[in-house]
Amino acid sequence: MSAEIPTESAPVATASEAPKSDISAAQTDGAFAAPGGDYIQDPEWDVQVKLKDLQADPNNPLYSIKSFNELQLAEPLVKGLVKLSFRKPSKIQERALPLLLRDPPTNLIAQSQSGTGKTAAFVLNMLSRVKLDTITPQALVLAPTRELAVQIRQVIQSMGEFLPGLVVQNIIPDPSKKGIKYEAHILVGTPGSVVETIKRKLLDTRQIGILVLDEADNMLDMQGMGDQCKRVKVALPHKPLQVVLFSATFPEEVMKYANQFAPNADEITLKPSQTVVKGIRQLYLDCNNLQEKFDTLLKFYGLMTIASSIIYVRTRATSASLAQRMISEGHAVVQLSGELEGHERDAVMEKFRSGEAKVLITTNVLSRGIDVQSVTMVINYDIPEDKDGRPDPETYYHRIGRTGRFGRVGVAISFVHDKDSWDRLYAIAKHFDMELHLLNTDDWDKVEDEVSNMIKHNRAGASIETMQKEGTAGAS
Ligand SMILES: Nc1ncnc2c1ncn2[C@@H]1O[C@H](COP(=O)(O)OP(=O)(O)OP(=O)(O)O)[C@@H](O)[C@H]1O
Repeated sequence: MSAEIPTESAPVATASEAPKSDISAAQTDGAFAAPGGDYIQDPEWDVQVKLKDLQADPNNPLYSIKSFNELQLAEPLVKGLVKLSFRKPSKIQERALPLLLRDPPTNLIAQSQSGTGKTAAFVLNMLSRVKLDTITPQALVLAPTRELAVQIRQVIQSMGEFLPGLVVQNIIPDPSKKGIKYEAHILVGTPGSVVETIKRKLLDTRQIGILVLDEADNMLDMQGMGDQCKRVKVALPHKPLQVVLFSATFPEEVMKYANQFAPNADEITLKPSQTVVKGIRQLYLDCNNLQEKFDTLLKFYGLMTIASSIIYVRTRATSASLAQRMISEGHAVVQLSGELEGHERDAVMEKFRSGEAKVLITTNVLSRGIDVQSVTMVINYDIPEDKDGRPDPETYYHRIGRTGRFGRVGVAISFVHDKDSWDRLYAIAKHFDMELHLLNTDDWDKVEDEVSNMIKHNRAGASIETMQKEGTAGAS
C-alpha cells in the first residue's frame, strides 16, 4: 500500500481554530447537525468542522462553484433545501443535476463517494419533473433494502415539503397494504415487492417516466435482484423513460450490466483511489484468535464512549450472540439481520436513529446507504467477503461509509484474528491503494485516548503503525 490517507486537508478544525461568531448552536436531528450549513458541530466532543471550507476546496467531493439557485431548481425546492440546512450543492449534486434536468431527459450512471449527497441529486430531479395536478405514479425508485427505501421516502418528503399535495409512498412488505392500490406521485420500493405489486396490478405504471436504482451496482450484480429490476423496467411503458443509476461503487464487471440497463447514459465515475473518504480514519486491531477478538470487542466498548456505532458481522448467529453478550454487559444494543419481520426491523431502526440504542449490530444487509449522522464509529468485526469467500472491497467501502458523512469525522476499525482475515483486509486496502493503521492494544488507556482523539481531531496517534505485509503478531 503506497499512499497514506492524506491528513493535510482532513476535514476538521478545532474549536479554537474556528471563528466562534460563525458557530450557531442550532440542531436538526442526531448528535451532529449542520447549523446554518456552515459548521457541523458534535456537542459530545466540542468539535466544529467547517463545511464551508470543505465546499471551497476543489479537491473535496463536497466542492461546488454553483449555488442551488443556479441549478435551476424551482423555488419550493430551494425552500425545502434551506429548511434542511443545505446551503451549497456537493460536487455530485452540481454535476449530476444539470445532466438529469436536461430536456428531453437522458439516462445517467453516476458514482460519488459515500455520504456526498447522491440521494438529493436524484430526488431533486424527480421533484422537479413530477406534475402534481393528479396523483398518478410518475417516478419510481428501487433500493436494495426496506430500511433504505424508507429513508429515501423520508428524504423525498422533506425536500418536497413545499410542493403542495405531493404524495410519496413505499412499496415494501407491509401486511396492512395488502390488496390496496398505490396512489402517489413518487414510489420507493424494494425490487421484489415492486414486481409483486405490478403483477397484482396494484400500481399504474403508465405514467412512470423516471426509474432510479439506488445502490445500482449491488442490485444489478445480484442474480435475484438484477432480474427483478429488469422485470420492473420492462413493465414501464412510458416513453421516454429516464433511467438513473447511482452508487458509490461501480465495479468494472458491473458496468456492462449498467450500460445495458441505462443505454446511452451520461456517466460520472471515479477511480478506486478517488473513492477514499478523508474524514474516515481507518484502523485495524490484531487479535490472536476468535475468543480474543470477542473479548477485545467487549473490552473496547467497556472503555469507550461513542456517540453511535455500527458493528458488522458475517452471520446472523454472530449478530445475535454478540448482541446478547453486549446487552448483558449493560450496553444499549440493537441487532438487525434478515430474519426479522418488517415491523421488527422498523422498530430497531427507530431505536438506533433516535439514539435510544447506541450500538447497532448487523450483517451486510445494512452495509449500504443508511444515513445516521451520529455514527462516529464502524467496526468490521468480520472482514467482508463475497459469497465465494474472497475479499469484498465494495462492501468494506460501503460499511465504513456509514460514518464520516458529508464532511463529518469518523473511525473505522477492522478486527483481524487469523491469517485469512488479515489477508482479506490487506487485499481490500490494496484495492483502494490506502493505508490502514494498527491500533496497539498493549496499553488500553492509550487506545481510549487515541480513538477519542481521532473522532475529535481525525489524526493518528503515537501507537498507531502502518499496516505492513510482515509483522502483525497474531495474524501473520
Ligand atoms: N448539499 C448538502 N448540504 C448539506 N448536507 C447535505 C447536502 N447534501 C446531502 N447532505 C447530507 O449529507 C448526508 C449524506 O447524504 P446521502 O445519504 O445522500 O449520501 P450518499 O452519497 O447517498 O451516500 P451513500 O453512498 O452512503 O448512500 C445526508 O445526511 C444528507 O442530508
